Amino acid sequence: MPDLPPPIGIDRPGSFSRSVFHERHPVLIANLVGDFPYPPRIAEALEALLAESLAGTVPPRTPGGPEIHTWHLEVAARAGLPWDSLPFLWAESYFYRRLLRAVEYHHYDSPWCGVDPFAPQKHAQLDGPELRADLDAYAALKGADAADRRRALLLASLWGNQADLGFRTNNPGADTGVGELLADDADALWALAEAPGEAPVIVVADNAGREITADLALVDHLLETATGPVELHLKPHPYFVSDATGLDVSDTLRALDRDPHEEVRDLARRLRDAIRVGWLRLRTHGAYVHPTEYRTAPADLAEEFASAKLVILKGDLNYRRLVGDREWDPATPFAEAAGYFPGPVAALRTAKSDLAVGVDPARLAALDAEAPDWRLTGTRAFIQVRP
Ligand SMILES: O=P(O)(O)OC[C@H]1O[C@](O)(CO)[C@@H](O)[C@@H]1O
Repeated sequence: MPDLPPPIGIDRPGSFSRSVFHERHPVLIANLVGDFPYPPRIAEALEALLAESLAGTVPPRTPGGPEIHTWHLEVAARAGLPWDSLPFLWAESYFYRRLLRAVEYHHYDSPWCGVDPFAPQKHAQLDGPELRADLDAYAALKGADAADRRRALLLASLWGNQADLGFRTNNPGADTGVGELLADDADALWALAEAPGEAPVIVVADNAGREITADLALVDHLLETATGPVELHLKPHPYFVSDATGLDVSDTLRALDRDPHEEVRDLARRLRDAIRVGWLRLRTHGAYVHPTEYRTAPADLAEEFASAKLVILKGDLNYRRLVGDREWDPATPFAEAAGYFPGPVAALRTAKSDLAVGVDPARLAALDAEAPDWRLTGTRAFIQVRP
């Protein structure tokens, strides 16, 4: 493996990654305890997890749940370390594993088994005015010029990533307008996605709510134009607040069914039909909730990536996994940072963490001067492709 920059940590005072633990997570835990009438044992477990993650060490016991062997190894390698010394990506992923443990998500003998702790927040977005406006805009695309429509669907999926609920936990007023595109490899993306051949296009989803709705509209377009099937890869269980699971897709399709616009109801019908005939495949893999980068993806998932026509990775967390959640020089070409990926790959990401690669050096200097927090606000986005 080539020399890689060091992982982004959570130890630096004033850093964004540290603020996720020290500012965002306390709000997140308070929201959970407010959203559900959890009994004392669950509320206490959540508070204890929060306290441990702010000032404690990693206990030796592996938190139960699926993929236990992977987690045995991961935890054994970090047991006894202060949370502060952990890499950001590992620490966040472990935090959500522990959170699911605290709310007894995988306990078959608990009435809280299978209760998505983030469902109230996800459902609020499905019923919210912003999604309403998104669907009005979708319906208004009817009759648009084909190239304009395709561009609009791609941008909606890209900027839909701004709407992630973790990002909004302590940033509820985040600007939801469209911002600046710092890289635009859209032509390369379409050339790969629409190339002849029966290999699938894989879309690795990110968040439920507005983002998965826009992703489903993009998937519908791919189903229309691609010459092979489309796979939508989802999380196997709740994760990072709003990450989309199979249940979220089903909830979203139901929400689309209720829409006043015929175009939107037709979208839901086409997607269901495509799932039924196997043209659209919903898929998941345990690796999507591992605390690791795609560089070390399990062989079976790497093979799936390798045999796809194109893998489209949505969102900031997938981006962190793709290029590595590391202290990259932002001028590093995307093709270099993602060069190891087993097949053609595209990232659609709004910037919501310190990581950046593939930024034009001249623009970078200006950005750092005019908007020093540009990496964190979700107002700058990337469409980056490595063929
Ligand atoms: O939903 P996305 O785009 O993957 O982003 C998740 C974001 O939430 C955070 O994990 C913070 O909670 C960021 O680090 C990350 O960028």
